[in-house]
Amino acid sequence: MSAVSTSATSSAATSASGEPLVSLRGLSKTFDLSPPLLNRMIERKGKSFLRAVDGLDIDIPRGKTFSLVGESGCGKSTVAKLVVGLHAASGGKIRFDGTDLTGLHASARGTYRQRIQMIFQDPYASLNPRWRVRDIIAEPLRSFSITSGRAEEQREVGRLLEMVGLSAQDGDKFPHQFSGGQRQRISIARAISSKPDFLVCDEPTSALDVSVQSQVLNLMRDLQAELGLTYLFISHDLAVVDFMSDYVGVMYLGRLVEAGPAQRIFEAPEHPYTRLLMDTVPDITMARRDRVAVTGEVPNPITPPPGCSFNPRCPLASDICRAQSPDLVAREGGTRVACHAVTGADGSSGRPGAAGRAPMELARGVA
Ligand SMILES: Nc1ncnc2c1ncn2[C@@H]1O[C@H](COP(=O)(O)OP(=O)(O)OP(=O)(O)O)[C@@H](O)[C@H]1O
Repeated sequence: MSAVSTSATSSAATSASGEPLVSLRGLSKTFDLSPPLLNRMIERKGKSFLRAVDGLDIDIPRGKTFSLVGESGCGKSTVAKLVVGLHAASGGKIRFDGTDLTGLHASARGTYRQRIQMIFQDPYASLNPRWRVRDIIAEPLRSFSITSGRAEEQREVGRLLEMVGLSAQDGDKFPHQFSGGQRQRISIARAISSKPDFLVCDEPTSALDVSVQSQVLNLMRDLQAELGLTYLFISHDLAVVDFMSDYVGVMYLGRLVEAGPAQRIFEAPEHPYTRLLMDTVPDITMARRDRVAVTGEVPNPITPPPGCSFNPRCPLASDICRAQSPDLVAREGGTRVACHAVTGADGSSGRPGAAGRAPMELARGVA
């Protein structure tokens, strides 16, 4: 397990107390996929487990956006659900504003439920179709006793609708009377109604048309600046991540392979997987580099390969990569990278620091 902190993020922006708002340490989630005991006895099979998240270390400074990227199934949504308490962690800690949430009894989590809110991918599924928009937004106001009395509640709902670019009168309507982008605005109004500090945004724009995506992303950035919000942003769309992020963590099969300041990662990615991912995006600062498509399949997470999980697809893989899982190692520019070839643990002299480096030649026939 790689337990080296990706504290590229922690030095940059912290509160007056010097602490990042959110710190994940060794966060892990294993799903037990075993069939019932009787079936296992009949089929003479053992238990089977899927390690969806494996020892994740992340710091998210206040008022900043940390994005998790990676291919489908790498564990991004599981991290989101762990952070908001929809999954219980199998190991590790989630510290929020100095408190370890994993050690808290459910009854003591109330305050944190108010301070940590989630925006889901699908605005169609996340809004109750039978409720008027005003009741959808008022519900957190009531449950967290944020407003007192009906008149104040209605004023607050109107104010929130206007903040997200809708009108107070839209509160009378039902969700089906709105477009996808407008529904996501309603989801955002509901999410900020409890006056949270931290929003976990799981693919918030991927169900929207491209033209609408940028409007919603701009709204999220404006609200972040206005309300001082901190975001954990989950996306597989690198162009969106490039637009939104202060920090990026690249995940592969439940682990971080590279993390650090977004600008650095987009301009000079070091891990072969990050570089392959970047090559799939036409317009991100990578135009000058040779392009190599991400090919090959992500291995079955129930039976991951020994050593580095990326080794079967990696053009730089050597013996050590097939035997030993790499730890995250600090690199120039505040990033951390888990790759034997980059850090030189494979017996090579390692790759030079990203700055001023010539484009890395990657084998074109990535298996
Ligand atoms: N409740 C669950 N029970 C069993 N396995 C699960 C569960 N939730 C997720 N998984 C598995 O955990 C792994 C990580 O899934 P997760 O949804 O977190 O990935 P992701 O990166 O968010 O992918 P996507 O972008 O497709 O949502 C996958 O192999 C998935 O099948």
